[in-house]
Amino acid sequence: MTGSAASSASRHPRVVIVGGGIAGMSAAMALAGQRSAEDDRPSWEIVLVEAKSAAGGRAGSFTDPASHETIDYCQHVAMGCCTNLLSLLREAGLSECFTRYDELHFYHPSTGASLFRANGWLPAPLHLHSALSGLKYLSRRQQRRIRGGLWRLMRTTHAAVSDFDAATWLSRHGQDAELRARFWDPILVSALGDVPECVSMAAARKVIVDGFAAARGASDVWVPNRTLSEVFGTTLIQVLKERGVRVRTGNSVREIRRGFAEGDTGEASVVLGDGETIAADHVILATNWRAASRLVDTLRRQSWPLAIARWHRGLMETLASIEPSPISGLHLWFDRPLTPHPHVVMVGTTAQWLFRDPVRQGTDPAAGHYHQVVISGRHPFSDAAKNALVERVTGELRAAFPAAKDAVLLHSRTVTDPASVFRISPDLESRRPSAATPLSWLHLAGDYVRTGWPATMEGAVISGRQAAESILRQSSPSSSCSPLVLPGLPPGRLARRLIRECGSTPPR
Ligand SMILES: Cc1cc2nc3c(=O)[nH]c(=O)nc-3n(C[C@H](O)[C@H](O)[C@H](O)COP(=O)(O)OP(=O)(O)OC[C@H]3O[C@@H](n4cnc5c(N)ncnc54)[C@H](O)[C@@H]3O)c2cc1C
Repeated sequence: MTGSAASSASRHPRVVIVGGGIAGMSAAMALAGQRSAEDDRPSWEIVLVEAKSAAGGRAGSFTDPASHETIDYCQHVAMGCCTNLLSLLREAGLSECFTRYDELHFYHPSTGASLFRANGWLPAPLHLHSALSGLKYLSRRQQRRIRGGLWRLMRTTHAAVSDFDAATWLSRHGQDAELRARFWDPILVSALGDVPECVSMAAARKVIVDGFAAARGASDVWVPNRTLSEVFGTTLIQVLKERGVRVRTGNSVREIRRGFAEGDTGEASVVLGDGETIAADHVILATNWRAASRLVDTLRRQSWPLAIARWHRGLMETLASIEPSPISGLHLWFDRPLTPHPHVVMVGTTAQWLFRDPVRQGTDPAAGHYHQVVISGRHPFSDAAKNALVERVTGELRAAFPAAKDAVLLHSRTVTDPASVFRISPDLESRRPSAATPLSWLHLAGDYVRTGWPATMEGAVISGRQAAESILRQSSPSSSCSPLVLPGLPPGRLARRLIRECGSTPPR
């Protein structure tokens, strides 16, 4: 417990969480679940401060002015290997808000549709053998070479690939441009938000090993069947309020304060835009990396010990060096449904994923049939006018699906967030900051924190739980608290023998 917290025996220590994205809400949920042994009351007084009028952060929605429908900025999907996100949803009673799919439909212009489905009885990683054979646009020879690349990857440790970008490693292991375009790039670009030239092979290995190879069910796709604003912005926030968390939306934090002279026991506080100050024993900074950089810069640094000043400088440099990657969501209303499949992975096209409306599911056909196309990273149409991109993609959809041939596009909206995710380069991977900081009262959360995950909802949930763990460690250093971060799915016996470091804790 901090000095100020210890001195105030009459109240529970206060935690202010800055940022109401998934990371901030995950931290709040983890701490709200802690009860005092003495009176069984919540151990912490928690205030969650969010700048926008609704929580959820990047996992949010907007109202389309033309259709008046609530639409997610961009379709989000999770995978079966996202154990922390799925447990958060379970704990909050929100599991029903996601639908699980154990098969994927792929489309390639050369052969049309293919089904990717893991074998129902073979153990991991052999369960993927037949799934790969199902991809008709890969010749037998290509499938053999991809299996060879997958085998090399499974037999290589995290450390052995961590200095490589994914493109270099793949080309050194026989994965040529055609194999990349038909197999590796579609998976890696949508999971990591950028092309293999720009992302670390360690992150790519994590996607392939944890997301596909290590355990049955890891590659299941979980798609929200409610809008993200309903799942996170309304329902999860309501659960937090019921657990005693005070939620302050529409309040931007402009400064974080605390005296830093050695031995200083002064309170920390956050200062809101209107000057209001909220005192805290612990502050969790749970914003994206750019807002974190601005707020970390507001810390008053006089009289800091050298080690802390050095940490601060390093953190500021790391945050400034994080490069953003864009993701575009093309929201398309057609006069008919384009495909019977709930979602299709599109290979060899500008479109990367097509989703049929998972929320309304065509309940109001008069409004048109909503579809969303997702494109991660930069692409040849990145700098073109929005309608050129829409034209290109609708042309691809008409060519891909028989039902779409004569479909009329009624309305469209393109939303691109240029900083959707961070670029997980080999250089960044080793420098990502940890949740605990040398300032005992300050903790970091957010998908950019060192979780071993790329920028994902899972990474955000883990980072929030890490920040909560960091507080618990500070408050009772002698007692060992049970870990809040869950391990990944337990790998099968064969996977543990075949995959190096399978089931070991991800690097922190
Ligand atoms: C287009 C797009 C598609 C994506 N697709 C997927 C996907 O399919 N699957 C997946 O797992 N992930 C996906 N992601 C990534 C995922 O959304 C993020 O990794 C995750 O939501 C990050 O959560 P966070 O809490 O770390 O950060 P954020 O969501 O950025 O939350 C930070 C919060 O802090 C608030 N804030 C900032 N400054 C202040 C301040 N000064 N005071 C108070 N509050 C402040 C912000 O308003 C925001 O609400 C996608 C992201 C985007 C943008």
